[in-house]
Amino acid sequence: MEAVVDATDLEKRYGETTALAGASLSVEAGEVFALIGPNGAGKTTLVRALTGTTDPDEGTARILGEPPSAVDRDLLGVLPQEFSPPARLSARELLAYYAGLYDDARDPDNVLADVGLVDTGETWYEDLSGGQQRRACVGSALVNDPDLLFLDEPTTGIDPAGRRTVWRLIEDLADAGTTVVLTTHDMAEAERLADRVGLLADGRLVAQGPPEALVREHGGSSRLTVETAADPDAFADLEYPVERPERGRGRNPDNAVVVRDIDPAAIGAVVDYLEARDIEYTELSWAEPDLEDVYLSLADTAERERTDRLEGENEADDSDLARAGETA
Ligand SMILES: Nc1ncnc2c1ncn2[C@@H]1O[C@H](COP(=O)(O)OP(=O)(O)OP(=O)(O)O)[C@@H](O)[C@H]1O
Repeated sequence: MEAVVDATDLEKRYGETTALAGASLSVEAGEVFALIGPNGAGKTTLVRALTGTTDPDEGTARILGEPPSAVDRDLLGVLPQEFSPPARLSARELLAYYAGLYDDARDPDNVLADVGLVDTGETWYEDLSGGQQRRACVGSALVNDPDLLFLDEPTTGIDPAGRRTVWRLIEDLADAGTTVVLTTHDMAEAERLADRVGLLADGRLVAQGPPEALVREHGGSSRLTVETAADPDAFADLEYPVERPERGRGRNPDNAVVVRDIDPAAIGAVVDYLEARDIEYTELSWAEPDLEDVYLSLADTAERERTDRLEGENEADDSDLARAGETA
């Protein structure tokens, strides 16, 4: 069966900026696929190329078996990252307005309930809070009960309870067979919702897979973080690998020593070790690796590779200039 979303080697440049540098992905019917990646990685550009709102310079994209611009809009729901609906419509009128654009739409009141806006249904869009506005926008992408739904940062600005409302909504849609492609900076959101996650860095999908597989492959080992000013050498006799993370890297506090590969049952032995040697510490916390570790590790690697590549290009330019100078 043909994939619902199928993109091969998409490239997109804006002047000197390369937004997509050969992105390929395939999403099956009923899957929830989450795109994660740093600011400027190309997530929105990829969504735009897949929904037909921008044309790639190279590569091909097909959704629901058609080129994006040829797809029946009744089958497609799109929530762009930036979306400014008419401000002087109430939330209910707004959903009714968008529902009116389709031959066969859902009852706007049901959509209003789905996104948790029944109590504010009569409030003008411009008077809704930022999070309520975002919920109304999510609702507007659902009015046609789409087969394929693109959500570009659906929960940005929505409070934790509202975020869970939107998550449950996406889960229900996926259970009913809707294919969902979303972008997010919220790793808990990606981990909870996505069947597969794609990490985009520098215009390329550098890793794709189910969250648990990505965590196994790239998440590293469990860690016990000891908040202490002590030198890692003070931990030399401990039977586990110990490191002091570079400041500002990863998710560790500034003054911390991290004990790797340690089972929670062994934490007591570490406490005994610290106390026996009078090593002062303020806090101990143990964590298994999760998607945030995958993100930090892969995005960091991609950023280093990008810096190396740019330095390589600059050196090549400099030597070209030097050669040109010699022959002039
Ligand atoms: N219309 C445009 N004109 C010029 N440059 C653009 C345009 N759209 C995107 N870009 C550039 O392309 C790159 C990728 O942008 P994009 O919005 O796709 O990133 P993103 O991963 O969605 O980022 P964010 O997480 O911040 O939303 C960025 O460097 C951006 O400045």
